[in-house]
Formats: sequence, structure tokens, C-alpha cells
Amino acid sequence: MGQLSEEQVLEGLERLTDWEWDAEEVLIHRTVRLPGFLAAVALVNEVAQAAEQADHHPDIDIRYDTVRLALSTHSEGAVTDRDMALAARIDELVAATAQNAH
Ligand SMILES: C[C@H](O)[C@H](O)[C@H]1CNC2=NC(N)=NC(=O)C2=N1
Repeated sequence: MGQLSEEQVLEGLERLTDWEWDAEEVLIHRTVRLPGFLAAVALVNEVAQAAEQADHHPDIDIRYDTVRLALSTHSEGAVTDRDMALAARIDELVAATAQNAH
């Protein structure tokens, strides 16, 4: 799957939740706040499983209750459909986590 143009990335983001495009770093990212550190780690564990299934892996940063996920296709140095697909899967996991928290 090939590289997406900036226009294609921005169009794709409209179908995602809270993802932002970083044109300088050439990636998309989303930041999620959880109820605490363990909830943040639990989300990252679920993302890790989805990443293994997809054989596609986000860059992840945990700071206490806040998780930042960044996606780009390292081998292409670009954002691709694989990033968009994993972002959509991550959105599902975040939505399910938020539901469980209520
Ligand atoms: C061999 C394996 O398929 C590759 O190294 C995969 C693994 N996960 C990956 N993840 C991301 N984000 N970009 C890649 O180019 C990539 N390559």
C-alpha cells in the first residue's frame, strides 16, 4: 500500500477520532487521557495486540494517565493506508475503554 498525499491524509482524518496530522514529522497522532496510569498501560496493551495482528506498530508515549500514539509507515517515511487502518482500530479500542470506564 502506497504513500498518501497530504490531501488524502486530511481526508482520512475526517473519518477518525481526534487524530492530527503533523506535516513536519510526517505522521498522524492522537492523545488519550485515561483514569490513571494502569488504565493507560492497559490501553497500550490492547493497542500492542492490535499492532501485532496488523504487523504495524505505532510509536507510543505514556505519561502517567496520558497516552500519545503516533503512526507512520517507517519503511516508506510516509503515512499510508496501513496507518489509517490501525488508527481506526485504535479508535475502536479507545471507545471501548471509555465505555468500560463509565
Ligand atoms: C518486518 C515487518 O513487517 C516490518 O518491520 C514492519 C513492522 N511494523 C512496522 N510499523 C510501522 N509503523 N512501520 C513499518 O514500516 C513497520 N514495518
